[in-house]
Amino acid sequence: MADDLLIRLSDTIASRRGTDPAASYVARLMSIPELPARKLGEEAVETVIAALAGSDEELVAEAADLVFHLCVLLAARGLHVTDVLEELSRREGISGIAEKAARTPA
Ligand SMILES: N=c1c2ncn([C@@H]3O[C@H](COP(=O)(O)OP(=O)(O)OP(=O)(O)O)[C@@H](O)[C@H]3O)c2ncn1[C@@H]1O[C@H](COP(=O)(O)O)[C@@H](O)[C@H]1O
Repeated sequence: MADDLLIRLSDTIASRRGTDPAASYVARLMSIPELPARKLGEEAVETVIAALAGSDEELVAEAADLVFHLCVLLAARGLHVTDVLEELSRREGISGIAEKAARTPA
């Protein structure tokens, strides 16, 4: 299942914390405090470019990079993708339009 894969990936990422940056790309990203956020920003831009001008294959590849780097950013803060999944679960079934209307004064 896709959810299981994301959880496994996030577990692997968390396990890389404090390990040898020469042996792990994730450890290298987490060894420099601002790097996960910088990389996520780069991947977001590359995803937008692929969405506007790339093939479906390029968009899927960039989106995968984006999700991976988001998981790394969360792990660098001691968070896990399950924290995000729980928040999405809390929102399940609540329309964005209804939610916005509820917090916007008429
Ligand atoms: N899913 C991924 C994954 N997706 C993308 N990437 C890497 O993310 C990088 C993407 O960066 P760019 O597109 O900017 O390419 P780049 O020019 O090579 O990167 P930079 O030199 O600019 O940093 C590439 O090096 C990819 O290999 C990933 N690296 C690791 N994983 C997973 O993370 C696990 C742990 O990885 P390690 O910590 O390296 O063992 C792996 O087993 C995989 O499951």
